Amino acid sequence: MKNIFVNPIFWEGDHICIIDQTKLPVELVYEGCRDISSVWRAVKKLKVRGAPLIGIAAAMGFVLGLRRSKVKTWPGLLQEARKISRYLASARPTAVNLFWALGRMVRVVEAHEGEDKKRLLLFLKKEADAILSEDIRMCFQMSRHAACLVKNGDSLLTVCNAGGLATSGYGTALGVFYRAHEEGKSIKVYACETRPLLQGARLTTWELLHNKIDVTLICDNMAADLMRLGRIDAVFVGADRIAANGDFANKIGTYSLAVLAYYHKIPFYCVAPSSTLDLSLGSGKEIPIEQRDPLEVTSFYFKKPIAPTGVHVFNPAFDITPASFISAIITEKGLIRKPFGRNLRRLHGRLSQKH
Ligand SMILES: CSC[C@@H](O)[C@@H](O)C(=O)COP(=O)(O)O
Repeated sequence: MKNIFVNPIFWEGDHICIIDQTKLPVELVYEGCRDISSVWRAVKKLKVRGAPLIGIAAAMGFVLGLRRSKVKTWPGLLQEARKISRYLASARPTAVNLFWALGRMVRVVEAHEGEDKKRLLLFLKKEADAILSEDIRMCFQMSRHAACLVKNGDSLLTVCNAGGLATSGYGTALGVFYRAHEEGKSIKVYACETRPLLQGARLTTWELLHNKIDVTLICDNMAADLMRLGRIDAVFVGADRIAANGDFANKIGTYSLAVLAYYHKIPFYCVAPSSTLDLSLGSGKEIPIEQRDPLEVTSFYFKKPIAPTGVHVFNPAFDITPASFISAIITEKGLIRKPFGRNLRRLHGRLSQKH
């Protein structure tokens, strides 16, 4: 774990401590979440963000919510658990990790019929801790499976932030870069700034710089030219939800990178843990896409207005990359190639009933 340099979420006594990612890279500010509504707000406002981290935060928030509840006995606790789950699930619609983690928490309550509240809370805390530690393990496993895809001297492109800040501390796509670096490979990373909320410019470059990885920031519209110039060897991105046929949702702009990579014959990889799989959905068309505040587009990071008042705005937070553009999907179980439908089912089939 030598590359985990920052811990994006942890328990501090009876509350949750998070890094407020909206303040990075200007300030590294930790914020305490003492109740469920502060966890909901942190997820909604992207203080805590990235699919795996959203799931972890929801599981921890669930513990806070049930602990604070006045209900003391079963089956009231089960009803309360379902209410808490619905509330936290309403924060963001796309990353399936949120629903996956909340589903696990509710199942713990269901499995302990008649249990007293104190003991139930111990089981729930244990489940939330397990969700966190499983994510650490899965990120390491993914980085090992993807190691063969990165060569010494490669220039790699990524979008948004699929790093330690988006997970339990190591990352999915950025985990692959950390692993290559640990293996002594010399790599160069290009980070797309990722308009409108600039997760690439603010978070990915911050993380990579701290980990001494050679990183160059580009505006989103520069990726095509870099590819034309032959300066990108592979593209690695994370995911918010992967459907059964391999189509996946990720930060808006991912699809354009996939099309560009396909045109330029550059390998394009999606790195995500099984908590991001939603095998109940046949294709990417069924993935709900979050639409966000127009102000994110009409201003530069909520500060300077950059568009006339009243202009129509289209602001989806994610897009769908069709499976046909993907060279491989990497999960903790290994490298998955086409046909994704069959191969995802073979490796992860049991998951379809779990979400
Ligand atoms: C390992 S994180 C994978 C994805 O969640 C990430 O690429 C992404 O799109 C995050 O979007 P965000 O809106 O910042 O939560």
